[in-house]
Parts: sequence; C-alpha cells; structure tokens
Amino acid sequence: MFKQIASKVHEVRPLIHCITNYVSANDCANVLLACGASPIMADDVHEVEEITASAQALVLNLGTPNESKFISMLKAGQKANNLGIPVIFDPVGIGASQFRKDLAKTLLKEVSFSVIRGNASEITTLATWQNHSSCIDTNALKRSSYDMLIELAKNLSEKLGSIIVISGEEDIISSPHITYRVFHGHPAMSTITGTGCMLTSLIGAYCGANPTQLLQATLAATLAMGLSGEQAYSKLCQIQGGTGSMHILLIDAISLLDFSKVEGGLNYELYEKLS
Ligand SMILES: Nc1ncnc2c1ncn2[C@@H]1O[C@H](COP(=O)(O)OP(=O)(O)O)[C@@H](O)[C@H]1O
Ligand SMILES: Cc1ncsc1CCOP(=O)(O)O
Ligand SMILES: [Mg+2]
Repeated sequence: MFKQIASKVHEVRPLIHCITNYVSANDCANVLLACGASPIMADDVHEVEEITASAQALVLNLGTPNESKFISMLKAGQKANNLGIPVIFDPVGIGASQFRKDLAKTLLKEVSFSVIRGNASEITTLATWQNHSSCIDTNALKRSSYDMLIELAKNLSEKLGSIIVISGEEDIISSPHITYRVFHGHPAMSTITGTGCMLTSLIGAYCGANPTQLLQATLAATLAMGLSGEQAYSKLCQIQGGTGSMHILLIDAISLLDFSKVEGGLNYELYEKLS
C-alpha cells in the first residue's frame, strides 16, 4: 500500500503550492522534487488564488510570518477549501509570539485543514486553545507522556476535523478514530533546520497525489521521512560527515526511497488504548 501511495506521487507529479518561510523554502522545494512532486513557492496576494487553483495541495507554513503573507494564506486557504484541494498547516514556533498565536487562531477559524503537522510543543499549544476538558484527558496525564500526546492528538483531530501529526522521536498520526505511531527517524534529523517543514511538504505531496486516502497518505509520508532520516544517517556514518552532509544526504535518501526495498521492514503500529 505505501509503495502504491509513493508511486502515485511520481505518476501524478502533483503541483504543491507552498506559502512558507524563507529559512527552509529551498529545502522544501527540493524535497518535493525528490519525492516526484512539483513545487511552487508563491506568496504575493495578487497571485496566490490563481496558483492554488492549479495546485493539487496547498501547504501553509508559519515559520516567518508577516501581515501580507498572512492575507495570502487566508485567501489561498479559502480558495483551496472551495475547490476541495487539501490544505496542510505547519504552525512553526507558534508559542514564540502573540502575533503567531493570533495568526494561527484566525487561520484555524477561517480555513479548514486536511492535516496539521507540528512538533509536540507546537501541537500542545494548539490543543490548549480548545476546550480543556475534552482535549486533555486527565487520566492520560497520569500515563506516559506519549500516551498523553496520543490522547491530545485524537481529541484535537476530532475538534478541528483535521488529521493531526505530532513529530519527534516517535511520530503520532491521528484522525478522530484511528491513531498510528511511527518509530522511524534519527536524532540527527534535528541537528539540521527545516526537517519538520520538509515533512510537512512531503505530506502535502503525498496527500496531493492521493486525495481520497489522506490518512494513509499522511502515514506514508511520515514513514518516508523517518526511513530517509535513518538511511541518511547510516550513509553519514560511512563518510564520517557532519551536519552539512546530513542535510544533503537526507534529500538524497528521499529521492532514492523505495518502500519495497526497506530492509528490516516498517516499524509502525495502530495504537490501541489498553484501559
Ligand atoms: N529524536 C528523534 N528520533 C527520531 N526521529 C526524529 C527525532 N527528532 C526528530 N525526528 C524526525 O525529524 C522530523 C522532524 O520532526 P521534528 O524535529 O519534530 O520537527 P520540527 O523540526 O518541526 O521540530 C520527523 O520526521 C521526526 O520523526
Ligand atoms: C529556524 C527557523 N526560523 C523561522 S522558520 C525556521 C525553520 C524551522 O524549521 P523546522 O521547524 O522544520 O525545524
Ligand atoms: Mg517545525
């Protein structure tokens, strides 16, 4: 199934419209090319609706926000919603300023997101804005922090109607009723900037090419990123490279990934609550 989802990206070559930050924009464009998609970064208000209309997915990334980029995000997001194009949101550094929080709150109100991907701190910040009693299960607080994050992802997904991805040492992918845990990746991935943004773009590509299977596409993209991180790190050790090489090796690995050739199999599971 994952092989089929990934192959579809190469077949369809979906155009992915990214309104994103200037730190990782180039990496995201290269990751999209590496997985078989076609990137377009465009954020001027005069063209975003037209570009979104010709795209198969829209990625909104809050990494370097400003007022005019925000207006563009709103317009592009609403256009995508009207046309049924999946919209993916990356709330980068959402806890860092009141400005980012206000922008994200408005986006969540005005745009319907197919997928929201962030690290644990970003998604926890989003969850605290929702109704506490339904979002944070107090029994879950007593269990391990991953159990707690899983409950939080599930509840947030139900509340917002979006697939929630919490990335990190373990990745959580949750719809309201189905939750997966992915155990791939490597700590070296967080020694370079933009790996989260790259994962969000990859999710955009996989969803854009597989719009009727958004949960499976999101899971496949998350597995693809984790596996690529592992393969990049293993090559990095062979060449005794540093973080600059890790950056390049990661993009290499995404372009070379073949799900049918994954040694050791895929390490993920459907989460089932024990209590
Ligand atoms: N300690 C880790 N072990 C394994 N994979 C990791 C680790 N930290 C990050 N990753 C991987 O790096 C990618 C980016 O995740 P993350 O670092 O959470 O995003 P962000 O850059 O937005 O904070 C994901 O594919 C995630 O699985
Ligand atoms: C460092 C930085 N500053 C603004 S956006 C950005 C990149 C963040 O990328 P990621 O969340 O993927 O590490
Ligand atoms: Mg991030």
